[in-house]
Amino acid sequence: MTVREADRRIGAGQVRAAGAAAAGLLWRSGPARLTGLLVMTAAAATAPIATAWLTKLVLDRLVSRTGAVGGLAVALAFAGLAVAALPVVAHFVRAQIGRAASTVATDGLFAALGRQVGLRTFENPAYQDRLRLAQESCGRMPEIVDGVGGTLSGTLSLVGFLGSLFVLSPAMTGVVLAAAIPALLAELLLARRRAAVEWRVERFARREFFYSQLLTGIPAATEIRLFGIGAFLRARLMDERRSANDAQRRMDERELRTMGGLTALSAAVAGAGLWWAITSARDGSLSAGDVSMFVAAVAGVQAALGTLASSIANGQARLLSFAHYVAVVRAEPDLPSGSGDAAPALRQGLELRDVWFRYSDDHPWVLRGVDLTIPHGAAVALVGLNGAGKSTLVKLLCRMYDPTRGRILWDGVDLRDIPPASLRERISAVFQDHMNYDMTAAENIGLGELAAMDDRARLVDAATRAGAHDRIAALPRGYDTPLTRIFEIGEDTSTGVVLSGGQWQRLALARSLVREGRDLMILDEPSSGLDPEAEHEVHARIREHRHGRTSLLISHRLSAVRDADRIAVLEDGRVSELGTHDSLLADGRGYARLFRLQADGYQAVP
Ligand SMILES: Nc1ncnc2c1ncn2[C@@H]1O[C@H](COP(=O)(O)OP(=O)(O)OP(=O)(O)O)[C@@H](O)[C@H]1O
Repeated sequence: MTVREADRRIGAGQVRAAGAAAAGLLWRSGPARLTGLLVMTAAAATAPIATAWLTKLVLDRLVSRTGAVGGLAVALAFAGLAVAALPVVAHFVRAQIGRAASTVATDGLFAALGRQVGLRTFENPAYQDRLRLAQESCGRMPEIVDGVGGTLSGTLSLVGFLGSLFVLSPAMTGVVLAAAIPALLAELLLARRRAAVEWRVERFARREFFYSQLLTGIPAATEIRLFGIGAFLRARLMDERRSANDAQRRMDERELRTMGGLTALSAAVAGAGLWWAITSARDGSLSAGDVSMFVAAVAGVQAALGTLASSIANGQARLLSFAHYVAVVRAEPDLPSGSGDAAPALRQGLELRDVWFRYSDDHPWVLRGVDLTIPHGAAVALVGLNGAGKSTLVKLLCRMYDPTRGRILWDGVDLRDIPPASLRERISAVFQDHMNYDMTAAENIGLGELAAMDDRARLVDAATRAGAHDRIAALPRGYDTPLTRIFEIGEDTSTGVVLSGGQWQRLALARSLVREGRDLMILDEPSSGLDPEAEHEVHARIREHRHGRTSLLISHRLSAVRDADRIAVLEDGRVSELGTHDSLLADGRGYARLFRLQADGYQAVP
């Protein structure tokens, strides 16, 4: 079995745990309402039994013309009222409980997501499938409530009507039960299969979602039109949809066959029972009231069994889905949270010692024994060809992953011993694949330091240092301009503004600069989308900012790294060259070759 298949399996123990977790969650989201619902459900389930008995008594008294029927008629009217009214009120309360439980579950899910402090688990496709099912489960809490209510009401009706039937004919009770038990077992089996199909279909659904996002989203719209790939993507989307449909159709066919046979069996049992009751009444061994009771009891038992079977089956199917929720909520953090103290202020520096890394056991090695020191107060640059592992190394420094082998030391302390949140508190970064948030300009900067979100002066200062202030100030609502055309922000219904790639990059830089006083500044390709003038200007500012601070700059533009205190070249997963710009040029190896290549490129321009 591959690791992924193991990740995907849901065992009986997990379903039991899911049942307990669902019960706890329902209780927590409103104990009084839940108790009220259970009481109402029990009353609604017993009312039809009372009605059947009262009808029998009334009929017997009417036929034999003995005894008063006035009181019975009033009782019948109340039972009828209960039969009609209770389900309506219960439906209302059930919806309230369902919504409250969904809210608690959703909150729990996102809190659990926050505990996955690294990226390894998060990037696992099985985890992503599970996450989507878990999210869906949050919205389907009302169905679990229905399952609980249906099981309780089905059980009570079944016991009540079976008892009534038993009084009239123990033999018929046995026959009805014998016909019903296979139906119950079949429903349970089908529920398991349905859940398995749902799980399998999830992979298709996620891929379909991916294609639909591409086709309906703005980011891919230009390429889709230029390359004319809309029909190609639509065909892929439809393939996924068809695969999901096929799996679901096969399941529906199986259900149809099973349930068709079981319905015929139920009808045959009911018909035989009716024939027996009517002939017995003609012989005088049953009264007219008994026949009415018998008919009500057989119908009641079959209806109760139907309710019970489908409630248990649906409840079980929902629990199987809910098991994914429980698995996500209880998943261990993917990184040990570090038994040590919070990261101390950096005094000596960071040291990578024989660091090896691969994204998973199935992936090739990206880093193969990196040794590198980033001394406190030094500006270090990292260069290398595409795919050399520079961004990977950055993610290790931020502890998005732990090294597969080797250690990264923060003033001599292994990063594994430092709680990730406290480590990240000490780092500021511009990532190569930075985010563009569909929020206002001010929020796009303030997200770098929540404490500064309402401090306009700090935001303006960061934007100025990143060379973004003039552009933001010229926006229709300045820093409060929404940088999105996807949705309205707050009360603002005006259309937002779309920035260019380079302008977004400056905002990402401002977001990292607003994070003042951090011990380590990481700049991963902070200027790749800028025009030459802006690039020159931004690098001059970065140089100024890096002076005397510990920083790591990654750039393919070698002129931008030339004044770093030390430059490391990453090649074949190791640091192949290390020195200052001048010493590396003097060495005449890879760095010197690349630098001359770039410089010649510029000089070749007439
Ligand atoms: N999340 C991931 N899962 C699996 N492999 C990955 C992941 N991210 C990167 N890789 C692989 O790791 C290798 C190094 O990628 P990385 O992004 O670190 O290179 P880089 O030196 O930053 O490249 P570039 O100069 O193009 O930005 C690549 O082969 C890439 O395919």
